[in-house]
Amino acid sequence: MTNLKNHLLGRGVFSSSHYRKEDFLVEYRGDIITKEECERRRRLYHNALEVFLFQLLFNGRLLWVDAAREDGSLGRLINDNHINTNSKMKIINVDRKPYLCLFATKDISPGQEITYNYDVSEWPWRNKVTSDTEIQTSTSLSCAGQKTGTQKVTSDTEIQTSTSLSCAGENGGTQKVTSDTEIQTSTSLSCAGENGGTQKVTSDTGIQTSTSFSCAGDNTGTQKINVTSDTEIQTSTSLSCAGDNTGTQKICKLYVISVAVSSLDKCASCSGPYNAFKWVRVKCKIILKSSENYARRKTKTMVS
Ligand SMILES: C[S@@+](CC[C@H](N)C(=O)[O-])C[C@H]1O[C@@H](n2cnc3c(N)ncnc32)[C@H](O)[C@@H]1O
Repeated sequence: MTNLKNHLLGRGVFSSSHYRKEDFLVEYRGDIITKEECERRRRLYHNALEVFLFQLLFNGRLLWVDAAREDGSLGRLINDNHINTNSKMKIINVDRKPYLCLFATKDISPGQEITYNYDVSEWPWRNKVTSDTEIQTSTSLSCAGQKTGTQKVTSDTEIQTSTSLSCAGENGGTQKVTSDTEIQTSTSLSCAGENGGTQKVTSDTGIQTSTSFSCAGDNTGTQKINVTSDTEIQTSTSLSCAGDNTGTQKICKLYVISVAVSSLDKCASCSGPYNAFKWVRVKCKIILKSSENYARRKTKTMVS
């Protein structure tokens, strides 16, 4: 087996001979540590090293194999593949100690990359682009004589936003943004003189809602709603009511794009590692907007 470099995945391990299904391939070598020690190391480690902490359940006990140290072994360099993999990690009990060993799940030819399924579905590289059916935003608005609009933004991924606007003679509006994921924002808008209004609301659940709204003389209204939550979704919607006060309906297909960014820098004062950031962006064909930034930690787990 050899270790080669790939510009997307970093290093990887490639077979240099034939392996048959169920052959032993390589050991995932590292220190066997307890939860307390794992937590201590996590605090010390740079985020990029967390992936090397392999969690396993052995004889009813949670343990970790820490392969963060560059020790020249190949097991720690094998990349994840959750779709089409050719090997599987198993816990082998030798003298009542666990050993993580990789076995071929199919015949492997020379030159093929060895991969296995890391098992947790949220590794950042797995969801760089998710399907366009994940979020659907449906918007309807009708501005009748008195310029009243109602808007509903509904997504199939846990966020429901219901907004009602009314632009009466004095161009005042009321807006409610309600979600079923702990987000409740109640705001009111008023568009005086030039019929323009801008609003920013920060809720005590760490969510920021920024709304800008303008009602021009010709009854054209533009509304933008950015809902930033720790549930990865940002919604940006624009509505327009033409001169004849007719409502416009738009169905936006949004694409969730997330990228994990881990800094190689250390803190200047304590030399400790920084948290990795995960950037989440929502993009739609009609509107491009929004970004969210949060850190997330995951480990891979095996059960013996
Ligand atoms: C256990 S290491 C594997 C060896 C790693 N490629 C290296 O160069 O050290 C896991 C890291 O490899 C990368 N990786 C593994 N599988 C990947 C995949 N399918 N796509 C992109 N990156 C992957 C990620 O950066 C991950 O944090």
